Amino acid sequence: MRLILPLPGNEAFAAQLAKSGGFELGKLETRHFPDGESYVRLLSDVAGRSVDLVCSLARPDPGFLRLIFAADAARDLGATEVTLVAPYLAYMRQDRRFAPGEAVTSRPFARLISSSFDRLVTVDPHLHRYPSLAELYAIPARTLHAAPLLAEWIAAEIPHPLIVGPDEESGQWVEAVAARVGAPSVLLRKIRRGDRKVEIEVPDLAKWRDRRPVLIDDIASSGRTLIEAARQLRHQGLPRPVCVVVHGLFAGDAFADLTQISERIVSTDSVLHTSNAIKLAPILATALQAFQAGRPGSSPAAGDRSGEPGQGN
Ligand SMILES: O=P(O)(O)OC[C@H]1O[C@@H](O)[C@H](O)[C@@H]1O
Repeated sequence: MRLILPLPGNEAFAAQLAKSGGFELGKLETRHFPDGESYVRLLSDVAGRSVDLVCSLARPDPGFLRLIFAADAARDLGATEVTLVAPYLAYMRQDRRFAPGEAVTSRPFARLISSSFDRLVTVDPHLHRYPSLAELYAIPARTLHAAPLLAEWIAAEIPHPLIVGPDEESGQWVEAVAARVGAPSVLLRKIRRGDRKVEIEVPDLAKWRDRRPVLIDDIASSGRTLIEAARQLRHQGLPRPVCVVVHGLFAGDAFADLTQISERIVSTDSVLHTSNAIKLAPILATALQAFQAGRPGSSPAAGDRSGEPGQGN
């Protein structure tokens, strides 16, 4: 039976994952020494086991070393395979050098993960200039997609929706969701001027004024993309939008500011947040069960896609 080991902050998600998949839930201990260095101890026996370390990688820097140490300890103590289950995968947006001298952080981050784990499983990584995780990661990387779950939630909760993408790159989710919900869709156009500054152009939406706009995006970070899109929809006389995101990072005042202009905001539980309404554990459990049964899937075949917006978008 697989052993699920949560890194701090991922305990509830890991418990759901273990329950969904019928896996054993283990424990590890971490703390800091007085000098600030990390201490990691595996409290479950990993020898001869397939071990899944569960760690959402939102705001990864403070906890990253203990994750690498935990993976190393699992291998050292005889685990047959060590998988990283990261519902949110970090450092995907700095995928090119936008200004001279910048570190293209997606690459060294992928190298570090690849050297510590045997496999990676994640949900909707921000693939923009990389066509698939196989371009970046040297280990088998399985990508799962949340669009069917977003569609299920919208179909159950929002009558008469208009599915809206805030930029062209969100088109993949928008099309997949609109087709499943059986609703019309529209894509707006975004120009990013800075980390917290975006402009959104909107076509004439007068004919959709009787529908509830549902804004869909992969990531909400500063929230500016969704806030600006919502503002433009309101200018056009549409009702307050519902915002549905895969990864709700909601930096600083993003959530409070977006709340001012939205009817409702929901996210998947890839990043722990009060907006979590869509559970990912069942699809991740199915992916882990497939590994166990020797049907691992591969990252390109699992549907990795290009065309999503980058950090610069
Ligand atoms: O506008 P914020 O919330 O900062 O950033 C999120 C946006 O930036 C893009 O990379 C994402 O795909 C999303 O559209």
